[in-house]
Amino acid sequence: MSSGFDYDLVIIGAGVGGHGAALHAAHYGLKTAIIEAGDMGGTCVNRGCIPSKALLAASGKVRELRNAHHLKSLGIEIGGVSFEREAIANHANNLVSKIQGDLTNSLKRLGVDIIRGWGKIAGSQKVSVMTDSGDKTITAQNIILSPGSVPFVPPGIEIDGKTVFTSDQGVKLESLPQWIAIIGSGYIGLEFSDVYTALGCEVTMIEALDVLMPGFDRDIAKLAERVLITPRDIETKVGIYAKRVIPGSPVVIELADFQTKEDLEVLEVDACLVATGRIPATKNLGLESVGVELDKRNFIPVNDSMEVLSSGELVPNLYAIGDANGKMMLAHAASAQGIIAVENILGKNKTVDYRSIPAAAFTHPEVSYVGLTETAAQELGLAEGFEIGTAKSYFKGNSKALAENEADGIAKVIYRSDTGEVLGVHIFGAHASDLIHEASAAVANRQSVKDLAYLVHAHPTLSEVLDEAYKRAIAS
Ligand SMILES: Cc1cc2nc3c(=O)[nH]c(=O)nc-3n(C[C@H](O)[C@H](O)[C@H](O)COP(=O)(O)OP(=O)(O)OC[C@H]3O[C@@H](n4cnc5c(N)ncnc54)[C@H](O)[C@@H]3O)c2cc1C
Ligand SMILES: NC(=O)c1ccc[n+]([C@@H]2O[C@H](COP(=O)([O-])OP(=O)(O)OC[C@H]3O[C@@H](n4cnc5c(N)ncnc54)[C@H](O)[C@@H]3O)[C@@H](O)[C@H]2O)c1
Repeated sequence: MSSGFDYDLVIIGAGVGGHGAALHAAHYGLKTAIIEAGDMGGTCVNRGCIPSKALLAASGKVRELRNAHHLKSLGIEIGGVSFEREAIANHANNLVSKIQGDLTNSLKRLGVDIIRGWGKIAGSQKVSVMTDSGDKTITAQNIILSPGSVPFVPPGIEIDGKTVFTSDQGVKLESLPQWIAIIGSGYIGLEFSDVYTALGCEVTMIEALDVLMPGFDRDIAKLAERVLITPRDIETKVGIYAKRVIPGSPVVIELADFQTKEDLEVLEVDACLVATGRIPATKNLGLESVGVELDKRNFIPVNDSMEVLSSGELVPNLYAIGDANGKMMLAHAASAQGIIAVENILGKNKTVDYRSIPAAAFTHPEVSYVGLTETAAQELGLAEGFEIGTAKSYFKGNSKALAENEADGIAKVIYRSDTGEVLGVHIFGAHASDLIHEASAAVANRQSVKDLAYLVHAHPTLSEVLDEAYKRAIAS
């Protein structure tokens, strides 16, 4: 594509964002290099999506097979179910190695140069890399930054990696503490509480805000709490934060009221998982050499074309994708942003449609959503002058869910009352992470419940839950 540069494109960070961008660029014939200082595949492959889903898969089976009541209702009786912690941990570790290898090979196959070392911007269209064999500078027509994120550890919490740890260590499942405190009831807190309770640990979940799962739609969070938290060995402390956490045996946790900051009680537990969000890994990237300042939360400012901004102005030939720009901290969002960045490099004007990107928590059962929550849709309606409608349908009215005896679940559709356009869909129930994609396509195409209600779904399938919700929307 370009001449006079070492590469058409240099990407800093080989997580899923950088990988997605590199594959797309190589496919279009761009001479591409990717720089990685740590593990190929970044957070998702090594410390995130992949190992956590392997743990959820194995522990989910244990939960299912130990649920004698559920099995009996299907006419099945089995003897005792046992598992080996180490073997489950190995399943996760082996999957990480396999996917890391596949990802690296996919880059090599397409001719992407992999450079190991710390990459930094060294001025316009220039990158320096600190490698084991010394520093080198390379030039590139375009640069994409994809340095990702790291766990956020609130002040007062000390991590030793053994008794007090983040998901970075948690995914290794090096122990199964009898009693574990989990700080945070977001994605990581929920998924790990699912793993730990399935494997017989007692959990105390501590959430600073005044509700559990504050990021989820309220109707969904309420039902999820009734199924995922209340009947399990989980004690909850809401509106409370961990002021101090001291590792050791026992782990000492000083709790305080989040509003008043008044000291409440001291817990002594066997271990503590800190799942209080993630922060961008944007230090020491050389951004000052091109006049870029991070925003207040240390994210790299970008527009919807993934172009980096400096005081609101475009910085030529520089893009930032993935967790580091803070738009949507999800693996598939990172790679989608990588593809959009490359499309713009290729001169096609494209932007990311965040509203149609789905998300899921892989608990048993799962939670998923796409688009706006009811509260956000109401706010948009007020600002733009339209009313919103909501329609709900329940897994307990779905034949397939009843056949499986998996009837805990709900689908909720939020739409514009005037046009019927779908603004958001939220699902809690079996296979919610797969069911959401039909809704995601509807949001992407700005479809109306007035049309969606006439699509024919196979019977009996769980996807009829959405069919029913769309039909209820036009009936109301
Ligand atoms: C426990 C857990 C479970 C998760 N589960 C899911 C899930 O199920 N689904 C989902 O969608 N998302 C999930 N996520 C989120 C997902 O992992 C992230 O959104 C995703 O990894 C972001 O990708 P990225 O490419 O932006 O950054 P990262 O994956 O963090 O990759 C960035 C890479 O850049 C490298 N790097 C940084 N700076 C430099 C530099 N200067 N030079 C060279 N290399 C550098 C880092 O070493 C790293 O390898 C999970 C996260 C966690 C922690
Ligand atoms: N299935 C998935 O897609 C998946 C799974 C895991 C992680 N992730 C990604 O990783 C990111 C990080 O996950 P996470 O669960 O750590 O963050 P999160 O933002 O989802 O949840 C963090 C929770 O911790 C609470 N909190 C923060 N500080 C606290 C304190 N001092 N005391 C008590 N509670 C406190 C917050 O109120 C919030 O509810 C997510 O935003 C998500 O993007 C995605």
